[in-house]
Amino acid sequence: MGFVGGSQELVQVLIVDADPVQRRTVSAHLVAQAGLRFAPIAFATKAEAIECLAGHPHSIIVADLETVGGVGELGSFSGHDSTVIAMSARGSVHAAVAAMRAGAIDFLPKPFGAAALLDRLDAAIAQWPTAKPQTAQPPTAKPLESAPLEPKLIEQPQPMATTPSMPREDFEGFIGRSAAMAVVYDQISRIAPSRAPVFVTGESGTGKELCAEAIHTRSGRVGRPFVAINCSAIPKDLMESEIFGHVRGAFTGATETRLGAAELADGGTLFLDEIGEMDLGLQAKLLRFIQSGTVQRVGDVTTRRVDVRIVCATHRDPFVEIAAGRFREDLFYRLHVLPIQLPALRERPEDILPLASAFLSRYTAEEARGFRGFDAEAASMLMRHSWPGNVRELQNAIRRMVVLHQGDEVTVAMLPPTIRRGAMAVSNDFAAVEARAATNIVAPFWEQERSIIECAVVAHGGNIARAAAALEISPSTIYRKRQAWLERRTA
Ligand SMILES: Nc1ncnc2c1ncn2[C@@H]1O[C@H](COP(=O)(O)OP(=O)(O)OP(=O)(O)O)[C@@H](O)[C@H]1O
Repeated sequence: MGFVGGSQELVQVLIVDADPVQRRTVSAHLVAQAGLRFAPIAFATKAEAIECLAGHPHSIIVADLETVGGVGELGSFSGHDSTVIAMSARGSVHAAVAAMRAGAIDFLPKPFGAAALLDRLDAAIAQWPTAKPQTAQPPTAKPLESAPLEPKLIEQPQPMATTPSMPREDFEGFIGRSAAMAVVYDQISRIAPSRAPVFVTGESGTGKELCAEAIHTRSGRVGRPFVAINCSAIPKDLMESEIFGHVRGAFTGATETRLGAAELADGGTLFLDEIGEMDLGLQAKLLRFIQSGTVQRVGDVTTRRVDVRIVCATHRDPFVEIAAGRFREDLFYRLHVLPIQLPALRERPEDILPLASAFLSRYTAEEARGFRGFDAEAASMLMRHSWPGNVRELQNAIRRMVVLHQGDEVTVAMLPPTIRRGAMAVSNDFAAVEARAATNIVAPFWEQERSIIECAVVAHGGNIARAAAALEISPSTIYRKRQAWLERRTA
């Protein structure tokens, strides 16, 4: 089944579970197994789900009894013309009867697999009066905590090239409603109005520049310049003049006086990207600039006062850089007043599909293609990739795919080989887990761990060292565990 179905309508499913793994698993079941029949949004608390219900009546709520505070709390979902399916790890006939007496239409004992979940959802829909509206509405709310996997972004059929539907943003250019990004949006909103420097860290491609722009947009400086300088892209001997400017004749080739980024940003924001790459001598000059609020153009004797808000970023660990003597500690503490850490994409897998869908819409429109979504297998492969290059890697992968292919739905064969290879390394194991989940059988932890490790060893051609590196464990852990499994078998 396709990820976007022209005739089918989306049913909003609100998952309420305090356990992030459960939230992710249930959402992934719905997206990967049911195409675009269901639009899952996950919540860690009952209160958040109820807040969302106000804007999305006629939803199905899959509520964990322990999270919502017991069967007595199920009644709080009533009044929105919604349907409740209760779930619980303490599944018993007694709990099921109590939940259904309290208004739930069905009960799922945990753990359950995708098949059991889809059965219950289909049964719930079958009981709806035919007049009941079922279509999920486009989201209206501001970013909510932990709202993952939102295939709604690609639900609109797009008459390409004429009226492209532009992807929705969740916050100032950012897409992603994971709890980790909600924290970032909150931090940006709170620190933006201040004049104090901001220090953004995060792996390459996590959106550090986007973050700097969002800070500028949300500050009182919007409408004034935002000037970005990438300290790793400019030759060392030109860097000082790029930041502070120069006067005519200051050095060979300085045929005219030129303003630097600091003066150009006067009244606005100066973004110093990859500050970790800045030469130590220039770091001293930057420190003087921050302390005095004045710049001195190269070759000039006078100083000029400028009013800039500094946002800087690095993909390196600043503490490691300080310890190695590559970053001045005094400068660091001047800049590290308001820190923001951007999470890697693999730490917020619920953002992968909404980002992929948004990029697909954008590039489909730009390249006048007809893509409307991902098929279930391609969506699941995107979810399984570890995205070492973060959002930039995902963006480039989708762009490349759109340029090179035509079609209605993105299939696995269209995805770049790097993504297919990455996902293959875990696919055997993933398939085994999916099969187990479908039959409701959960294997013991040691058995699952063994399957992950052996799968990695096979994927790396039997090379223990490489498998261990891929799993981010030591080779001795693999040897030790293998010995333990052997002893278990012979016991
Ligand atoms: N959450 C997001 N939503 C939408 N687009 C994003 C998001 N995060 C990053 N991007 C996009 O990904 C690309 C890379 O982001 P950006 O340049 O801000 O990353 P970066 O962390 O500064 O990378 P680097 O360290 O390599 O300079 C940009 O095109 C940006 O617009």
